[in-house]
Amino acid sequence: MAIPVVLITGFLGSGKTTLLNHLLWDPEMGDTAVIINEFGDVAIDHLLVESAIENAVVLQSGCICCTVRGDLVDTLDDLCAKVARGELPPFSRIAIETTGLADPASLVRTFLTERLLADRFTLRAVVTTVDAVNGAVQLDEFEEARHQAALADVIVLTKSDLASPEAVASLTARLKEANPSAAIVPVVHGAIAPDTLFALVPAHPSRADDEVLAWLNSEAFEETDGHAHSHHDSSIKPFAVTLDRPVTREALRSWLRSILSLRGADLLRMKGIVALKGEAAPIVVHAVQNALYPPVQLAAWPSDDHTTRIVFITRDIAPEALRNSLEVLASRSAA
Ligand SMILES: Nc1nc2c(ncn2[C@@H]2O[C@H](COP(=O)(O)OP(=O)(O)OP(=O)(O)O)[C@@H](O)[C@H]2O)c(=O)[nH]1
Repeated sequence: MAIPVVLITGFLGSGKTTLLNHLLWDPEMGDTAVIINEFGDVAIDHLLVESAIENAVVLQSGCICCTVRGDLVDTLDDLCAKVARGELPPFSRIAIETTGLADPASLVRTFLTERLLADRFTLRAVVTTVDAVNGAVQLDEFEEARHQAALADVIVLTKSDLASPEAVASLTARLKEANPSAAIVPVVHGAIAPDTLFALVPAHPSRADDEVLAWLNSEAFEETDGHAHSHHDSSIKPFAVTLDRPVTREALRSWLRSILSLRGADLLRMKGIVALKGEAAPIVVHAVQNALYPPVQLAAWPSDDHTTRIVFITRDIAPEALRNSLEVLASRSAA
């Protein structure tokens, strides 16, 4: 069984350590190993993670999202070896706190493409902290902050005690617009129970039940449909595309290959449920930039609606371009 990994990301000072520290005090987190990635020579966050947790390790040599992929593999190996030797208690989950400037997309890609990791660990969720006081400015100014929000499965809105209710409401609306599928939860001083936080993570899309539809949440994307209401994030667009005809596996494979290789860098996130020609059940596809999660064949359709639905969060890709490419995919499949 692959060990689930949760990434905790968020802009500089947005409250990642505070959240992790609170979570670690909870007995429910007892079987979670923690990796803290610090950038620079002086590691201090792990001192701030002050609980007596035994299996916290610091990965200090650089930012895991860019330079120290090998170190991440080594650190995970080391954790597993220590458990095998009885030096650490066994764990059933890993939480990784990234640096504030990490692009979580690179980490997602590492987990999917690094063979040594992909076989043993499964990335379950990206949790992103967004600061209610400084978040709006950070989203305006830093692409890293926009990526962290766009990739989140759960957004923890921190410091709402310091912001006005109006500011909290307007930031929440903006985050919903940027990432319609993320759950958004206000948390003050990291005070949330692990079970409550992890319950917000959508279930793994491998089951033919309503949870797949909740995971896809295409209705929320259709409401937005690429029309960003604020001027801020206008280059980052969430939208949904539907297709009423099934496609062949071969055509789907080549469509995925071409969009990921040609536009992968601007494809922050893609999730979809696709009707396959001649098959009774659909396939679930899921990608972050040019990294494709292993597609999952469902046992049955989760509802009576057998339409192909794919949701995207993209940068500078017109919804029409993806709609057209899907039409081409469908007509190729009809031949
Ligand atoms: N008032 C208030 N302060 C908070 C809250 N969450 C975090 N803080 C404070 O914000 C500051 C930054 O929090 P950290 O948890 O260190 O943030 P971080 O994201 O780990 O920071 P970096 O590691 O520098 O990226 C600390 O002084 C925290 O005490 C909150 O909900 N309310």
